This record gives sequence, C-alpha cells and structure tokens, in this order.
Amino acid sequence: MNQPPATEQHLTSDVLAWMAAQAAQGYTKESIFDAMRAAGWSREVAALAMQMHPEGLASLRVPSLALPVSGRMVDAGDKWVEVQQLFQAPDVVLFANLLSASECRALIEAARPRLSRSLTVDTKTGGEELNADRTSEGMFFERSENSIVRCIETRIAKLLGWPRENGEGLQVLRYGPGAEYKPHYDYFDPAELGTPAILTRGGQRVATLIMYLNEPEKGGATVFPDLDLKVVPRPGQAVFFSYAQPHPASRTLHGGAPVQAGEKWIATKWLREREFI
Ligand SMILES: O=C(O)CCC(=O)C(=O)O
Ligand SMILES: [Fe+2]
Repeated sequence: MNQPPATEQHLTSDVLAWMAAQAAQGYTKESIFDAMRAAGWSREVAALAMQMHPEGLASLRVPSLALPVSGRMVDAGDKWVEVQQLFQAPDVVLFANLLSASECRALIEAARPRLSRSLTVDTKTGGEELNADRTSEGMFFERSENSIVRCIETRIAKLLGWPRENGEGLQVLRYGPGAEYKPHYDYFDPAELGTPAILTRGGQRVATLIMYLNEPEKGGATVFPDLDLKVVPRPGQAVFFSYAQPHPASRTLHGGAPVQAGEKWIATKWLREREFI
C-alpha cells in the first residue's frame, strides 16, 4: 500500500477495499489499524478508517458452553459433564469428568508409539518449526480417526455448540521431567506473513480445549499469566478458553509450566472459525 504524505492523506475506495479484504481474512480492527500505521498512514486517518468500516472488523464468533447447565452439569450428548468453574472476559471454563479414565488411558496408549518432538506452526512461513519454548513430544490424530477419537470429538462439539468439522485433529502431548511450553497465544498472529496461508484451512483458531490425561507427580500446571489462573492437571479434567480477537487483548496468554517430576499427558483440541480441511 503506497500512500501520500500525511498532510494529503485521504481514504480512497482502494484503501477501504483493502481493509475489507484484510477483515475477510480474519485480521482484526487492531491489526489493520497497526498495519496502516506501519505503512505510514497518520493516526487520524487510520482511526477514521476504523470508524468507516466497522462491518467485518468485529469480533469473531466463538464456541461457548452450550446451555443449559443443570446444577453444575451440562448434557454433552453421551454423558453429563460437570462444570467446575466459569470465568468471563475471557471466557474460561474448567470441566471435570470430560474424559473417563479408560478414554485417558486409550488416548495415551494410541499416541505413545507415534510421538515425535513437538513442532509449532511457523506464522512467518506457514510451515512448522522446532521451537525451544516447547519441549514436549506430540502427535496428531486424524479427525474421527477411530471410534474413541470420534466419540470425544462429538462430545466436545455438543458441549461447546461448535461443529465437529471446525476442529483440528486431536493433538496428544507428552511432557517428560523438565519439559514445558512457555506462555504463548494459540491464535495465528495476523501481522505475520505466513498467516494468510494458514487461514485458508478453516480460518482463525477461536478456542482451545486442553484435556488432561494423567496427573504429573509434580509441576506441569497450565498457567494463564494475565488472569492469575493456574490449572493443575487431573485426569479427565479439562480447561476451555476462547478468543474472539487474535490479539493480546484477548488475555489468553497461557503456557504449560515445567514438569518437575513424573510426566504430563494432555490432549488439545483447537477450534477454527470454519471447517478445518
Ligand atoms: O501444556 C499445557 O498445559 C498447555 C498446552 C498448550 O498451550 C497448547 O497445546 O497449546
Ligand atoms: Fe497453547
């Protein structure tokens, strides 16, 4: 985007079309504002552009707890799941008994022979990279790869009112002693060059569900530094959080604290805006 000196700037239809295209790709209002500023637009003009183009720049639709909650229990289709705690802004839900003990064991045993050192999505290129901040080992199941995986996916879809097709394949992670996942966001940073390619597979990530498959002897909590929240892993329990804007304002910074003794196994489900292909 080229633009005239600040004194002569005005919003052309080209600029508005560019903004609409950015918004359609999942870029937020904040990131479009930042991109305009970085490209040399004055603060006044960028702010005016925000006012002129509110459509499409609003928050993304996100999954949430499918009501009603009866007592503390929610009907997840094939079982009732207990809601232990609910937080708002951001929406965080702690679940008990989301998975049974035998489901936890089955996921661990099916994943164990397929583990390899965890990669993270590289938003600079759209590929995957080894990341020193993430020292776990992991694997992905295909969506509905087997009956247990399919049953869990269906339960999650019902619980969160979000189509099963919008989920990435279930990921299982194992952290050995000392392993950790430093605080990070799960959404794809709209400012990175590789992000548009990643978004073609189902749009942004809009929510995360971390399910605990075992209990480490010591350490390994999931921490949310902005919320002063620490979730201690217990088998079958889970933590859900959503982010309507792929921006730190979502306050969804989180990480897996180092495992101090024993090992930690989790299954993570990431939910996308649209069907994940
Ligand atoms: O290990 C944890 O508790 C956090 C995992 C996580 O943040 C992720 O898989 O994206
Ligand atoms: Fe994460």
